[in-house]
Amino acid sequence: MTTSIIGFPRIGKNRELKFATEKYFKHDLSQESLEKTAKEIRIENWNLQKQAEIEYPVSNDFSFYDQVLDTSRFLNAIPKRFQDLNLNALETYFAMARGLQTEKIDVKALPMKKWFNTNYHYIVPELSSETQIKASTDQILESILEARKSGIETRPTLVGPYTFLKLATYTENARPEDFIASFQTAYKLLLNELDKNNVTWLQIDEPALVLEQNDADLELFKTLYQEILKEKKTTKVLLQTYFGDVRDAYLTLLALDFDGIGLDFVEGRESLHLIERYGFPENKILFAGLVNGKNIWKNNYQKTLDIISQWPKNIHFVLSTSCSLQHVPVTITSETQLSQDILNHFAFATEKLQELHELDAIVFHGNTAFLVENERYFTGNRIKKDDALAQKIDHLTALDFERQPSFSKRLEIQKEALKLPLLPTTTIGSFPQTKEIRVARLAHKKNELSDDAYEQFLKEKITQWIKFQEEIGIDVLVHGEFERNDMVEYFGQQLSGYVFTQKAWVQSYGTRCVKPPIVWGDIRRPNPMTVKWSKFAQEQTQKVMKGMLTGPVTILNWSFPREDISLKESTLQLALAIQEEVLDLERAGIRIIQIDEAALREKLPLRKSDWNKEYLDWAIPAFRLVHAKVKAETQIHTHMCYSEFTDIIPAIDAMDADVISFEASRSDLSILDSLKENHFKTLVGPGVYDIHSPRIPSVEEIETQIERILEKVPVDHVWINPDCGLKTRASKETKESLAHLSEAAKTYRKKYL
Ligand SMILES: CN1c2c(nc(N)[nH]c2=O)NC[C@@H]1CNc1ccc(C(=O)N[C@@H](CCC(=O)N[C@@H](CCC(=O)N[C@@H](CCC(=O)O)C(=O)O)C(=O)O)C(=O)O)cc1
Ligand SMILES: N[C@@H](CCS)C(=O)O
Ligand SMILES: [Zn+2]
Repeated sequence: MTTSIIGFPRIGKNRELKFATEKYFKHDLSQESLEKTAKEIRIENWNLQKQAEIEYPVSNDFSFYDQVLDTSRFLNAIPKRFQDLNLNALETYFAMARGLQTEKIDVKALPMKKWFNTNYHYIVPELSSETQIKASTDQILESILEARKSGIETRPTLVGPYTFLKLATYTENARPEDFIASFQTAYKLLLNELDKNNVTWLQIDEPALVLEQNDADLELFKTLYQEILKEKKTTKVLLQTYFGDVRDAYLTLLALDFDGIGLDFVEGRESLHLIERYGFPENKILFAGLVNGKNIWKNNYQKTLDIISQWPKNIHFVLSTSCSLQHVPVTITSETQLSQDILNHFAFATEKLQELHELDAIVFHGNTAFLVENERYFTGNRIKKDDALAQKIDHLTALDFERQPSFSKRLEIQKEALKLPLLPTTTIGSFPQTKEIRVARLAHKKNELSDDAYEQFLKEKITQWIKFQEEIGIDVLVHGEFERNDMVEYFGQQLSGYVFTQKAWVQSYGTRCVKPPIVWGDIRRPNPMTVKWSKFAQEQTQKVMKGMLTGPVTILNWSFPREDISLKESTLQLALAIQEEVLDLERAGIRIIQIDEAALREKLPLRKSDWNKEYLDWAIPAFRLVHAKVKAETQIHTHMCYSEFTDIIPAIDAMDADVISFEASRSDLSILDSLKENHFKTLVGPGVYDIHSPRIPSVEEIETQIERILEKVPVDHVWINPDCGLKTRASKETKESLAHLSEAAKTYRKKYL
């Protein structure tokens, strides 16, 4: 074996899985047909890997929703309230992912969180004293046998026990230690079954090892694996890590009886150093993550060879990707609108298989032709540098990052200017992106709907939803973001320096995908991007209309960034572009402007010691730069979702926004204590219901959430809003939910009069 990957996108080349699953959710497709689509995708993926001469394509990397949820199912870590529904296995699985509300059933989804430093979201496992861990190996074995029927021998993968225990939430006094023995038994049983089925390799993913590890963490890891590995007979075990280096755990890993260890040489800055310093045992195989699994730029073969050349000579290694390829689109061959000159610089998942094949030829067979060909893309100037922009950034001073007057003075001025009631209600920006809207946008894109007709259509939607917000008494209105395909791609398409794709979809969570735009060069804003729509919307109402922008950190984090300049540099370019937009909105009469930084935490280094110098020290100022020049009476909102925020609360306060809305309801408002402890100054809307589930919250349920918020946050600091935008929801459930939200806020408001 000389080449390998960690996982392949499972959405299908044309998002076949998304469309089939969503039809199944609507009862328009049978479970059998859904499974047929899934099987076709798996076979296609294995064939692609086989064509690239990967000896062991990966199996069990396919998932109907999420790989962590699959591991919960493997371990039978299914909370009792879901087991009690007495649904079939797939229905139970989807109930855990999405919640379920019928005439007789009403159960909330499990929380969803960001998967390490990616824009992928996993379903948080829940372990309680009632959880009966018991391995269910059927799904893993079935996929191995399915591949065998096509003549393909695969390497199954699953999330490891250590990462699972680290990501889980614990209820009813359960603790990680309570599950050590049962997890050992489960993974041993799996090893045993694989052995009986003559499987050569098992890949166990332990990305949690790239986080900071203390002695107790390492002890837990060791205890788990010393026992599991006792079950090893002929099936070999690859311990796979990614998203960073394992500097704290390296020696522990070497001392255990793994046959292969997967290290990340792209994001793992210390990986090379670890190997140089401590060596790598001759009796193990190094699965070397050299091809970037997260970005779409071609691999620079010479740089890869330079890394390899620094390893001790006796290392037995396999060329691999830095992480699963689920984080990049399937193939560049679907791109019909980008010039070949541009596409030549990219490698999506399928092309990365080819890169591994070529690297194999260079490294193991001395084929230099591929090396020469590859060098062409890394010599000369790919783009013309914007010197004026570079100078503008160089000349920024501390004053450019400091809004005046101070927060407390602004608060008073804004109270007077906006005259909002206590516990003001608002939403996060988007309203349902219905089939009707998507079809109209597609027709416009294909020139089947004229500019005028499309604009008229969008204006009608905006007007209808303004009327609805007024009817139910929302205080600060939004226009609904109907003109946007996505909160990042929309901006990428209007900024110079970006290129964008047609079909380069990447899974974000469940059936939802994103098409990250690509930063190709220096970024400028040629024209206003949102002003026309916000101005139109404000003209339709006497109430305050909130302008809606995406912030620079989030735009960059949800784009494929350049690798030839720093993230900081691209973010500052974006910050200047968004600053121009903010000031144009203000000039157009928009009095509240929300600048979403949903992804602020995403690129926070996974190791806490790197947080400030490598990220927060420039990410927070970049946000401040965007709004520093607005008038005191203009209220700046921001919004964040799907991350763990409790540990960066002071940094969030330092963004110096006037109001922030958080995703907090699905994670049970756990953020509130941290707000209180840190004397959080920014006004806050912690999100009173979860928008990622189709269930409609009752008025009483929302009142309970408000009650809980008011126990921890002063009433005049609280905003009432859903926890994220409503684009993924249907219109009917959105309207009912918002009516309940408004009613609950009014009830509470009265209590304080
Ligand atoms: C807030 N979130 C976002 C994240 N990242 C982003 N880049 N954007 C986000 O909003 N990360 C964290 C969270 C959670 N994530 C998501 C991610 C994605 C969605 C979502 O609803 N995605 C849509 C696709 C959105 C889009 O780009 N739509 C386009 C294209 C629509 C389309 O598929 N058209 C079809 C034809 C029409 C049809 O038949 O329906 C086609 O082109 O073939 C658009 O609207 O124009 C998804 O469907 O997955 C939500 C939350
Ligand atoms: N304004 C965006 C934020 C999502 S994180 C929306 O409402 O969809
Ligand atoms: Zn959000």
